[in-house]
This record gives sequence, structure tokens and C-alpha cells, in this order.
Amino acid sequence: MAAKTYGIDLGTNTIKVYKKGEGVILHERNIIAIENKKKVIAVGDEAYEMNEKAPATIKVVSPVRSGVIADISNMQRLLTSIISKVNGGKKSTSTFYISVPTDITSVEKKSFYDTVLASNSKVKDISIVEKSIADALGVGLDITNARGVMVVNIGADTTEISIISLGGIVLSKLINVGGNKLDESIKLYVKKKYNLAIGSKTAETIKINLASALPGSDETIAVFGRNIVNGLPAQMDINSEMVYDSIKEYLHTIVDAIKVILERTPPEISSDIIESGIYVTGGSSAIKGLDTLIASNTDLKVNICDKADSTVVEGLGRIIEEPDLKELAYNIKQMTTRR
Ligand SMILES: Nc1ncnc2c1ncn2[C@@H]1O[C@H](COP(=O)(O)OP(=O)(O)OP(=O)(O)O)[C@@H](O)[C@H]1O
Repeated sequence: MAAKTYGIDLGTNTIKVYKKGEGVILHERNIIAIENKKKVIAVGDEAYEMNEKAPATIKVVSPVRSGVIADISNMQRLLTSIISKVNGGKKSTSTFYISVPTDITSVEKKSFYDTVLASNSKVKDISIVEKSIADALGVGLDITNARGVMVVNIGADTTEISIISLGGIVLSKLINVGGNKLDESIKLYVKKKYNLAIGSKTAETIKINLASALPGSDETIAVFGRNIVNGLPAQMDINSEMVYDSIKEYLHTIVDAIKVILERTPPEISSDIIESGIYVTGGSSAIKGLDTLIASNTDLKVNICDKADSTVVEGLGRIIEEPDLKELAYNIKQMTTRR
């Protein structure tokens, strides 16, 4: 059987897979359900359906936390199952390109490599790509020239802010703020203000429907939860102003981190960024008004990207398909010589 080449973005909430010649073939939740501590009963979206609903014998686990692999053995089991699925249940010799956050330790980066290596018995080769490099390529930017660009990826547990020039990372900062913090905050706010306990999925639905980075919107949705005073199931209307109050602090933390990186950016690159603006990617960049919030606080143009939750895996795809971009990937031996 012919060798296959895959690009894999192992995010905190989602796992995305690109297959050479085909494009993005998988985009699912990065989550696994295990019965009696041993048996894998579901992975991906199917396991996510079980989250917060499963009996005590079934554990539903997210192996990536804050952008790094926190549970190596479950990540290996999940990835083994995902690779088998994309390979149609067969084992075939495969080459992998994997994205890793820049601002993590080399031990944490190596765990991504080790996980992919252990997940498939027929690994031919594994190349590593800095996540922000893949991200910028996925946006469609040419990053190999001397024009500096700024990319801000707002994901589930993390926001990674990077300045890229000449195919390398000039500056990078990873903060542990992303969509999951917003969900948590909405959950706490609803509990405190309305005595209503809601699950993480409901909090995410509220965010996706009502979150805005600016005050003044007036929308309402009905949500279901448990009244913590009488313990009974209850329904309540939640409005967008309440959601704004609960998330605004975190959005300002992201804006502040962007400003810190801008302050440290070399002047010649700053002038490039004034012209091209900031590129904002990641699933959480879909929050309404986020571009306006960042633009008004930085005086820079802000570009929110199409398919912003898939730019990293699309960028891995470009490296796989375009021979000129191969040099942006590196192997495990070169890892220690990189920043
Ligand atoms: N329409 C939307 N509005 C607001 N948030 C959204 C929307 N769609 C997705 N999100 C959020 O985007 C986040 C997932 O984004 P993404 O897939 O880029 O993250 P990830 O790669 O899994 O995480 P990380 O980059 O932190 O490792 C989740 O928090 C999700 O709730």
C-alpha cells in the first residue's frame, strides 16, 4: 500500500487531520471515553456526546490541557483510534507533520512527537512545525520573506501571539486564556446570579450564541439547568449583556497580552504590521466584535480569518503539498537547536 502523509493539529478541544491530496479529512473533539479504567468505548465527537452525562464507570477525558499533552497514555489511545479511522481501519506506512505551540518546553514538544510515534506501528517519518508558522501559512500569508506579520491564535485553553519574519518566530507568547475560560466564567456567573447550575456544553452554547466583545447587544436565549436552591430542573432566559459582563475581563487579558508583544516588536517589523494589520485565528476569534475591541485598543487593522478554527491544520497542509515550504518543518534531532 502506498505511503500516506498526514498533518495533525492536536488542540485542547479539537483534533484536526489533513491528508495529502485530499485536504482536511477530520475535525473532531479531542476527547476519549474509557470504561472501567481500561476499555476505550468512544473517541472524538462520539465521546464528547457522553461528557457530563456518563455513569461513574465511564470516564470522559480531554488529554490535552492548556495546549500541552497532560495525559500521554490516553492521548496515544485516542490518536491510535483516530489514525486507524482515517486509514480506513488498515495500518499503512505514514509520514506525519505535527504542529506544536512555540512557547512550551522542549520536553512538552517532544511528548507530541512521542505520542504520534507510539500511535502507529508504521510511522515512516515525523516532522514538527511551530503552530504559529502553520497558522500564518493557513491564513495564506507568505512568511518566508522579510515582511513581519503578527498572528494571534485564540483557541480553547490558550491564546498564542506571534511575530513571524523570514520563516522564523521573532517573538511569541502563550497565555492560558481561551474559549474554555469564557465558558467557565459564564457557568460561574449564571450560578451566582441566578442560582442555576449549567453544564459546560450549555455554557459553550450560550457563548457561541450570545458572546460579544462589546457591550450593548440585546439578545436572549433560554437555557436549561438545575436550580441549586431547590435541586429541581429549571429553565431560564440568559441575555447577552450578562454574557458580556462575565467574559469581558478575559477578553481584556488577551488584548493586554497583544499589546505587550507589540511593545517588544522591533520597529522595522512594527511598520510592516501597521500596513498588514493583526491576523486573528482560532475558534474563539468568532466572538462578535473581537476585531473592533482589538483594533480600538491597538490602533491597528485587525483581520479575522475565514475558517479561523482550521488555519493551523490548513497550514500543515500547505507544507505537505508545497515543496518550497518543507524547510519550515524540522525533525526531532533539530528540536533542541530551535527556540
Ligand atoms: N462561533 C463561535 N463563537 C465563539 N467561540 C467559538 C465559536 N466556535 C468555536 N468557538 C470556540 O473555539 C474554541 C476552539 O477553538 P480551536 O479549535 O481553535 O481550539 P483548540 O485548537 O482545540 O485549542 P488550543 O489552541 O487552546 O489548544 C472553543 O473554546 C470553542 O467554544
